[in-house]
Amino acid sequence: MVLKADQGDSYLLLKVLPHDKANDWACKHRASVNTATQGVEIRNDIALERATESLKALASGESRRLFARHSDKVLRRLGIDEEILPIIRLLPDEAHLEALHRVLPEQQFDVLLGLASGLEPDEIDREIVQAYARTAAGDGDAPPESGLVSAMAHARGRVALVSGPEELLEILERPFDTWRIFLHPAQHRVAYRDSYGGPVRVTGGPGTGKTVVALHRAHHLAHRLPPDAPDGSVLLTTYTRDLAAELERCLALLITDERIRAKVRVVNVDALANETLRRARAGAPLKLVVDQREIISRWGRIAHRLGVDFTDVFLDQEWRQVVLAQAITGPEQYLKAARTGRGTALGPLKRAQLWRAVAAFEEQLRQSGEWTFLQVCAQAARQLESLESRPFRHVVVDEAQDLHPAQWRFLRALVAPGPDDLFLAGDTHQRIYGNKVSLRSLGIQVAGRSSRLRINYRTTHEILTWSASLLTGERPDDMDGGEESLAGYHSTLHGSHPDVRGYPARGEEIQALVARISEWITSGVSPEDIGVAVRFVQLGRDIAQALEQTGTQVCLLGTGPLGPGVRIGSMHRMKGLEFRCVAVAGVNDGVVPMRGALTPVDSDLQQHQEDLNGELNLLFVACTRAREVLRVSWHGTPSIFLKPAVSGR
Ligand SMILES: Nc1ncnc2c1ncn2[C@@H]1O[C@H](COP(=O)(O)OP(=O)(O)OP(=O)(O)O)[C@@H](O)[C@H]1O
Repeated sequence: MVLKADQGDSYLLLKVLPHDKANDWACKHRASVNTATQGVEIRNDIALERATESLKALASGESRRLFARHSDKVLRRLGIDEEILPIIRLLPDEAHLEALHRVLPEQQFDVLLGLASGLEPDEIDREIVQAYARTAAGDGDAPPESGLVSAMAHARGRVALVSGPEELLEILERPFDTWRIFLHPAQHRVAYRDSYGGPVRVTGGPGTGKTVVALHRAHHLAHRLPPDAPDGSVLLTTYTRDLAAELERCLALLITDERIRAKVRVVNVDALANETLRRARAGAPLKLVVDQREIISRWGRIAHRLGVDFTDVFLDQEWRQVVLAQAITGPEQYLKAARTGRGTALGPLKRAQLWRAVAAFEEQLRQSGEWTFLQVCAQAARQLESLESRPFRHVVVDEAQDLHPAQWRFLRALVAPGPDDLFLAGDTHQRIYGNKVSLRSLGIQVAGRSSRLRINYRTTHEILTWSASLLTGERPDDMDGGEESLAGYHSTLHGSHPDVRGYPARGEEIQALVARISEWITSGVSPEDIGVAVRFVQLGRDIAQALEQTGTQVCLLGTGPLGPGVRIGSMHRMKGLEFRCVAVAGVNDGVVPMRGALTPVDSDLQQHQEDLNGELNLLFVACTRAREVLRVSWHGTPSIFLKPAVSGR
């Protein structure tokens, strides 16, 4: 479907449909210009008329009105036009508004949904109306001209402007993935703002497009580099190697100009820190201790040898969360250190005892020439701080919520403080490694440069509402002294409710899951579009074996390059990924939360609570990977986290 302006020679690609359906669509739809944003809107007059009739019938027996507290004046200012106003005045609740999703003009629907989700008109104006208006005005500073021709010329997002048949063909031939990196105006505003005065933070619930925005920001920063800037001047980084590989793949889809693409280096934080330190040591490889079980058993041996009164896990946590987090290097510094977030108070004697264990642990590593990842980051940061110049001009970070202060110090040291130095995307509802930070204490000031994305593009309303209902605990921090919230977070997609069910025994759960997966495949879902998340890798292996026995190909995440087949992995491995169908299996009592991952209550109550939050976030992350279908199962007794969801069924 192509829209032709009433004057001039502009055409706008609206929709691609088979011939007869396209004719039918064209008869029912009409284009107009939004009064507040000057953007193109498409409306279906016949459907609007029908909706009005049924709403009138409903309204006569219903006294509730969804938008009663907002005056016509306010609604008009936000772009609700004279045809839509009387219709939405009849709406009793959000469910009825959502039912009009496909009928109302898109920009007006976004505004109304924002109001219904509890956002204030000024917030809507700033976050939705202005974002659409900027898009309609184009990238220049000129005020928007009104009229359909101008609106079409600047249309972006779900519509694309083409100047001729070749361009149209090129768009249609792009792979589906390319469409996954298109931006909503609210995202565009954040990603393509010409310049920021300093570090920027973008937050938002799962699936709100933070990764997409980070990719576009990297593109923008690379594009505006001076011509003499060396390749790799922009760093795009994240927590793990797998996620970095995914960013690299998407970046290649987004930036097709090889010269600009070469300006962006994509690598995960730990690998870059390792490389930095190695370079400083003339290339000598670092001997790394990566196995957490090995680290814990070393603490246990030290505690035993020195006769100190702390558990191995407590010592390790204290070392990571107090000593390494604050870059403490001596006993005097440790004696005075704030231990925010640690539940057990430690007097001077206890601290002296604990420091003896820390000193012995660090000495042992030194003597054997070994490093942990966090030590590598800390040392790499010190190394960079001693240099005059910094290796990058801009640093863009995805999954920022999981980074440890030592990693933040390293990132801070990679780029000189100044405009557009750091761009951070993350969501503390998805924090799964227990690394809490205060950005400002690390010299990263994001105040006044933060924005929150609220529309979920991945998951259906049903999956999102169910998953969010699991988060019953306190609100997480926002990494900057405040609290994070999911207010206004919503999805306009609809689908089936999550399938949540228990089985008497493990074998039966696996059998039923295998049957369900083969139904998904038979119905046309490709195996690579199916993800199975488990808390214990062994359950994943058993599910893989059962699937293979029925002839279904599987691919275990984290075991090398991705091959074909159903993706099976730990909940940790699910981070940042998405699938059409997701099964979260083995959500049993004692497994989710995993008993061994919880600090005992009598050892440290606060830490126990933090560990519980981390486990809950993990389940939330796994569930919110689903685009269309979510299935959650357990055997025996369900996880305590499922209690509200199971009893509410
Ligand atoms: N404006 C948009 N229009 C359509 N789809 C979009 C838009 N923005 C993002 N998406 C799609 O939504 C999905 C989620 O995006 P993305 O992975 O960037 O979200 P996220 O906020 O980083 O998620 P998470 O925190 O859960 O990893 C992707 O499939 C992405 O392509």
